[in-house]
Amino acid sequence: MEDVYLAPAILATPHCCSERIAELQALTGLDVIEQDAPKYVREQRLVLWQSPEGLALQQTGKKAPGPVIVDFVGGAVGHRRKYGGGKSQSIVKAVGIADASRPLSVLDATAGLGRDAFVLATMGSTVTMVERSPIVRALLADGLQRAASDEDAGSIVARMNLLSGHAPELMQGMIGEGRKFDVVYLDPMFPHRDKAAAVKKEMVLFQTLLGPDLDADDLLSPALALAEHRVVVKRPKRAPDLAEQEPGYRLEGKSGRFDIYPLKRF
Ligand SMILES: C[S@@+](CC[C@H](N)C(=O)[O-])C[C@H]1O[C@@H](n2cnc3c(N)ncnc32)[C@H](O)[C@@H]1O
Repeated sequence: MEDVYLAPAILATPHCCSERIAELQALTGLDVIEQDAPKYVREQRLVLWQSPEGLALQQTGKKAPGPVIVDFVGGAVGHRRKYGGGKSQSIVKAVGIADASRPLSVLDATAGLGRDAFVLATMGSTVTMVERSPIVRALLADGLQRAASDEDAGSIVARMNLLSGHAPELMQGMIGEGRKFDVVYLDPMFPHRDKAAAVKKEMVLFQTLLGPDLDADDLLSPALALAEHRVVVKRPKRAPDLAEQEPGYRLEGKSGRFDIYPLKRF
């Protein structure tokens, strides 16, 4: 699949109030287009819009996939929260939650839509998340806010804290302050070329919105300095090692793997 860049914009729909549009504009810096704007303005765009279910990112056009909304209450993530495999989940094993006798502090330096962070928070970890894309951050913040008032998900998202910025810089600042996290977790975007890796609509949309994280290698060195016990890197199956640094060991899955850089035993 070729990476195509589609100019994103906020779509003002009749049921969304002007205060929310102004808030989204301040958060993302995007232009606003009206729903009745000429077709050439609306076609082939990525639009951020306030749907009744939550803040949504969607590609316009008849064949485009449905909206991406962060939902920690229902949907696939909510289902996984209720019926997921607990300690047997590969991310949980990779981070070492099963080995530790206490809840862990995790820095998720590439938060995205917060799915991985939510799984870790469900297992009791406190997760500090960093996301540099204002659009992705707005989607994630919206999901966290809606989940906060849910009876089950509320106590989980209370353990998740979202920071904005460029993760290597933020990590350097934290190192300077003498801070440590048990685990630093990294899942940068990789340039997907094969269909199997691009099946998830979120990932297709992410590729369109963000492209690959070409500076991903810069994440590893500060992560290794900030983590007390290990750094975990999520990679597609055949991707090269991050920063060409071989991990201590790998947990291989069907479509991807976790590279683990162990530092100190739990
Ligand atoms: C593949 S997605 C992460 C998906 C995430 N693990 C999840 O479960 O939803 C990668 C995200 O990391 C963010 N990112 C990449 N490099 C970053 C950096 N240096 N600082 C902050 N965010 C970064 C990207 O903007 C993107 O949203």
